[in-house]
Amino acid sequence: MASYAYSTSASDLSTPRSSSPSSAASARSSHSSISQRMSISSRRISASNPLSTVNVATIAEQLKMANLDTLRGYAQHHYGEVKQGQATQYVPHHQAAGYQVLREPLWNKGLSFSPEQRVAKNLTGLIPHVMENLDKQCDRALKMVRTRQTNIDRYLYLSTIKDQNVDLFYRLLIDNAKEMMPLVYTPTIGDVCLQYSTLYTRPEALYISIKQRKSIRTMLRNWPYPAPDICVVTDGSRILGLGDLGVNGVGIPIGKLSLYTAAAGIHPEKTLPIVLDCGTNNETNLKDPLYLGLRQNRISMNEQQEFMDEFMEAAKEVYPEMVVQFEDFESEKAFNYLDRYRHDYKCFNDDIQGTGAVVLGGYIGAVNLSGVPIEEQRLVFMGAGSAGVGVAKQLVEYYTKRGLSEQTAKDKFWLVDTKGLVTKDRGDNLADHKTYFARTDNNGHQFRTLEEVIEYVKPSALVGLTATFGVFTESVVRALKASVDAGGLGRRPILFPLSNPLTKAECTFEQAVQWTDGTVIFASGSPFSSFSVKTAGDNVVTYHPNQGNNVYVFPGIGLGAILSKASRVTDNMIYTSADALSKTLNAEEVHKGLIYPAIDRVREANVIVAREVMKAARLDGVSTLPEEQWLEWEGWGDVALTKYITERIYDPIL
Ligand SMILES: NC(=O)C1=CN([C@@H]2O[C@H](COP(=O)(O)OP(=O)(O)OC[C@H]3O[C@@H](n4cnc5c(N)ncnc54)[C@H](O)[C@@H]3O)[C@@H](O)[C@H]2O)C=CC1
Ligand SMILES: CC(=O)C(=O)O
Ligand SMILES: [Mg+2]
Repeated sequence: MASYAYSTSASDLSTPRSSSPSSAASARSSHSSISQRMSISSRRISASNPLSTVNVATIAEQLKMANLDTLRGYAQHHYGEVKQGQATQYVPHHQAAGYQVLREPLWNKGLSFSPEQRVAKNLTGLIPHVMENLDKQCDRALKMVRTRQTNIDRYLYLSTIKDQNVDLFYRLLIDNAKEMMPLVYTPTIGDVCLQYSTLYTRPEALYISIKQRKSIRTMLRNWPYPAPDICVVTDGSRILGLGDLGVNGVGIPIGKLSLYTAAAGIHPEKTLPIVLDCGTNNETNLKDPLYLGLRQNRISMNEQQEFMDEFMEAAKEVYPEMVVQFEDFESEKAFNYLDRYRHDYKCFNDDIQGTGAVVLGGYIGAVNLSGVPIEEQRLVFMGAGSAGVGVAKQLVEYYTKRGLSEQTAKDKFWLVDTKGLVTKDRGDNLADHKTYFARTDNNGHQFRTLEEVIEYVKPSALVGLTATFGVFTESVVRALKASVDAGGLGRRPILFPLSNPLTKAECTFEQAVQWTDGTVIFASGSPFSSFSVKTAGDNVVTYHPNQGNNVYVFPGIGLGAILSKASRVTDNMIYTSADALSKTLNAEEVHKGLIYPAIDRVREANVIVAREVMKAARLDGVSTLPEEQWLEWEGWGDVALTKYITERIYDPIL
């Protein structure tokens, strides 16, 4: 085996140093080349002695790794750990045998191991004799999920499965998206984050605190899986509509990345959830003796930005190919970081851009159903934060692409926040992100309530991104309907209460149906059930809600950026995701009057989104795939590119 030398630098291990000139070049490289060397080593070991084990001390000796934890983390996941007396032995992945196979969630196949595998891996007797495919094992797990009493219990059960058998967890999630997604994502994940300090059983993410800012690179390398493709990072400052949850917000990156795997087929090993702990202003957490984060108030905005700069630099250095998704940063930081990093890093903001794209994707269909021509649409937004402004800007882009001037497009939007209609002369210091939409047509009058705004604007669409339950009251919704009705017979109001989780929704689906006499075109951030009403003659009419959640696009945007090897994520890639999503409905969904595909088809939709995002990356000149590759795909239409994607995505089938 070749020998490689590393030594520790005082503050960080970001730049492994070589102790011999011959290994200088290899020592400059980072984790991925460590993994290459490890696999070279393992090949050599197995070639000379296929069943040999490797003592971790031997590997450490030979590699002279400065950071033993990194090696241990790496070795534990890529090598089976075998205790032999006092010594810990490691064997290469494919040779791992016995209990260690069953204990490693990425290797464990539950009862799917074939008789040959059971013999080869010394599993005989360690699992029941029966052999079951994944579907059968899903039946058992489903039965268990359904016997649990609360959604938190269901989440915990699923989390145990994820910790034992990754393939089973994802098969369950992929095949039962409608039932399982609300358990690993909104709304349940909101409750999980609120109770995370108590529910915590094991690490599932990287927890990087401001106190450890000198060691960000080391921490990134400590992640046991090599070269992640996608990272979702939050600082926990605005988790769903639940506010600042500090480090407990980590449930969101974990949940979002589960959906990257379930809804876009990114291999679980290639996903990296991160929470940056900058303190929290959440008094409940600070007083909770079990709170897991730094017990201090948030550091200043400037310090948070410096920390973020350091994080982004370190992430790019350690994992140069990784796409970074910013998630649930409070508005000011969300806009700032997106502007600051988007040109130099492969990154996008899910709340601004992903939400913008998903709402545009649904709005295109909604306008068609509404009977109000696109030129006549007038939109009121309740909530002018990262999501509200992000969505409004994405819709402005849609209008400008349809030939409207930017000013005419912008004039179709009225944004409302806690102080009322956002106007230029309101007399408060408008946050930067709101000024673009500040109105000047108010003739000095300030509209304080939503009812006043609706009375003045006569909107055709009302979008809620306030994180405030119930702000779409009966009088508000009836006023919206009246303003739409006044435009002509058969017109339908567009009503999107998009805030998450359900406890923050601006109104419920049932209310929306009743207050609009069933005419509403509805989308909410978290899922509502269908609603049936008995009509005269005992007929039953069933109304179907839509879930307008960025899960319909962020997995596809990320996958498209990864597979196109995009050097950055352009506006056009985001816009294209919306356009692609709007075209993914099948005949049945169209017939039902839906504006998004059924949630059970979220994966199908995201593959299409990813394909179109890849093409947009190429058009924008940011795809670094060879041009010959693109020319070859072009010759085959979408078929070849779709095949390329589907061949690369994770789909557990044993
Ligand atoms: N459906 C989806 O895919 C997504 C939903 N969201 C949800 O959107 C909500 C807002 O997110 P952000 O914009 O990032 O939050 P934010 O805190 O940046 O913005 C909230 C905005 O609502 C306004 N607001 C709050 N209460 C209000 C009230 N009673 N009346 C009028 N305005 C009020 C605030 O002034 C602020 O402008 C959250 O609940 C989040 O979960 C966010 C992203 C995606
Ligand atoms: C869905 C989402 O990203 C949010 O509510 O923040
Ligand atoms: Mg979010």
